[in-house]
Amino acid sequence: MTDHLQQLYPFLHGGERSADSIDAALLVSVREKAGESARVKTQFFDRCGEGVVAVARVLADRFRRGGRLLCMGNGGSSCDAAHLTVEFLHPVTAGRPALPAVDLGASNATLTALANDVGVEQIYLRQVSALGRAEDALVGFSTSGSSANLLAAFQRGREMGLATIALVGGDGGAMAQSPNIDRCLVVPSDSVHRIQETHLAIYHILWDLVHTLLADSRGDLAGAEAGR
Ligand SMILES: O=C(CO)[C@@H](O)[C@H](O)[C@H](O)[C@H](O)COP(=O)(O)O
Repeated sequence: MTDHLQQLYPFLHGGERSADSIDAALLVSVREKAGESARVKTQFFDRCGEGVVAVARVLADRFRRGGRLLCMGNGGSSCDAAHLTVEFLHPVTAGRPALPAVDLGASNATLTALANDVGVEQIYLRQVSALGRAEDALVGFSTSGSSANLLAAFQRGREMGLATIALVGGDGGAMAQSPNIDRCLVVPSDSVHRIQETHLAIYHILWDLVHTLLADSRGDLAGAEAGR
């Protein structure tokens, strides 16, 4: 086994390497990773639950104003953007209305044309410019918090009056410091996978909170955009 593989899979190095012993080691790894996934989520929601409520209020307020949700991300995070979009467009819970959401990563033709002609930094900025309306909310997912194409789109969205929300990881990267982002939820982990798993839990919960707020007969959304 090469040094590189030994580093990646230490439990396969040395000692007995029967199929059973490898499975036993893999099982330990399964439990360690599942435990870490649960710990990261618990830590995030303990520290940042109020931030999730605040984001839900912003989104509910934007929907009430007739706004839409525009979603974006790169790689695995583009799948999260697509998933969040479908949650709102096609609610799985009976009695909950569909709400308008747009996945800015959905069109291969649009993305490849923009990347090819003007550069990958502009694939979301250009779409926000063309599609965005002041009453909309722009949500971006980034594990590093520093993807240039999202930062550029947030800046444009902010200039146009959209509410801007980032779900990020690690130390929050540039997005945690950006004046163009109204709300930044930072998952405290350096693992791309653990961050994405927590993002999924966050937006499932956000979806639920938004519908709860919209169903609130009092319509009490006072302070919906506190912090702006
Ligand atoms: O994490 C995965 C797959 O899970 C990758 O595809 C990852 O999303 C890509 O490397 C992205 O380009 C990373 O961008 P970001 O999350 O730092 O904004």
